[in-house]
Amino acid sequence: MENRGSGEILIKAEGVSKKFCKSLKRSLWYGMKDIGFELIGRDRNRTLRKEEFWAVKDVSFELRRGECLGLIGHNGAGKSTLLKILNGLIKPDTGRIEMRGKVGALIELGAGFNPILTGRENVFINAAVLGFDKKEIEEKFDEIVEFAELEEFIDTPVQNYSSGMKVRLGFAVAAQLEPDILIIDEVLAVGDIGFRLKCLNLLDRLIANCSVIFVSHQMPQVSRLSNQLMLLDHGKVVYTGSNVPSGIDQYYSMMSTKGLEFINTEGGVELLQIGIQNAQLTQGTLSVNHGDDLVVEIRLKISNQYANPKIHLIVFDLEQRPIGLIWPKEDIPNDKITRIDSEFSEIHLNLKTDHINLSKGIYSLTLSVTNDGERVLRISSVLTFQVLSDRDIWQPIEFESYWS
Ligand SMILES: Nc1ncnc2c1ncn2[C@@H]1O[C@H](COP(=O)(O)OP(=O)(O)OP(=O)(O)O)[C@@H](O)[C@H]1O
Repeated sequence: MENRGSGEILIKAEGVSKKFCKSLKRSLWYGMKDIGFELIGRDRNRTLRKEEFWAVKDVSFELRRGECLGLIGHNGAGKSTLLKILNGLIKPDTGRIEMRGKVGALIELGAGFNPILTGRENVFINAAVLGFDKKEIEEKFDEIVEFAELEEFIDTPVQNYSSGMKVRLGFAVAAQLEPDILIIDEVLAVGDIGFRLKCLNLLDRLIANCSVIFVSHQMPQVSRLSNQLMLLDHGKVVYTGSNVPSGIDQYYSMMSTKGLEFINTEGGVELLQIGIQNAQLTQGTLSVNHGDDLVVEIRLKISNQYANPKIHLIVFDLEQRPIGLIWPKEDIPNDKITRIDSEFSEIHLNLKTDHINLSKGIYSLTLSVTNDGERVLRISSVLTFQVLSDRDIWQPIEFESYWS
């Protein structure tokens, strides 16, 4: 067993499972049967019936005070369902959950607010639901409003708030009351950058004294906040433990097989070949070492009417964020263009980038060809490659740096 410090255990989940049904009609019928079974003292049906599937299957974990569990996985993996079970919004079909202390949760954005009541009224109601008494709420009220930066709007009905304003208020209530357990679902993705930074700083402070479960698709945020990680795949736990980088690695390699491909061409240009000249194959993926040169070989058939072609590559990270551009300043050398016939020529060249300083991870390249500034070909995710490095860094670029 790994040593995980002496913080008391605040959350204990054992063999938690939840199934859903794909058909609404059947699910209503099964629901009625389950209630009937419960009324006569029989267990719920624990096997899958027609059109049912496990949204969460056999999840067990413990979380101590001072620990933050990052919960990750693809869309539909079961993360939100698990959070709802932990928060008591959904009853599991099997398993047991023990939670100790006050629980703050921000799961469905703004779902906890009554739209016709003002922000002020909602703060009092929400905090009371979380288990705080009137005096505790009054003491914290100003801090909550200040954190949410909603001083001017606190007496406005919540139905007139923007979605960002609802998130601010929800997060402020859930976090400022310093609960023992804090459950948050992707909330940081909604706020603006200023609010996100504020939340991250607050979470840094809170984690020392509570247990946090945090769902996110943003791996830099997960690696910054979490000291425990759980990776779900179709409801099942694929990784759980304190080696956060290793869990994130597994998540990335699961995602790398689900590449996107989108081709947009105006005609007149055809990609004949593309590859990374200096890559090796690692478990079926093209790999280069961090700091190596990247040499991309490109062969195109292009109409002679495009007299001034330019080629560039855009580098995307696994979450499809554009993070870099490979775009040589010089024109394509004439000796790389061979005339095939009166209509077409072939361009065959290597595009070399010195010492790529991308950090460890999976990246993809989008090819773009323009003529006189107008795009004539774009192929998304034309190549996917992996950068190998010993250093676990999630920021996409590692600048070369030295003591001087
Ligand atoms: N009330 C429901 N009835 C039927 N199916 C449901 C219900 N809620 C969720 N599901 C299904 O359960 C599975 C898990 O959904 P869940 O929302 O937990 O995924 P998630 O990991 O949070 O995904 P995302 O990253 O997209 O938020 C999905 O297939 C979803 O369609």
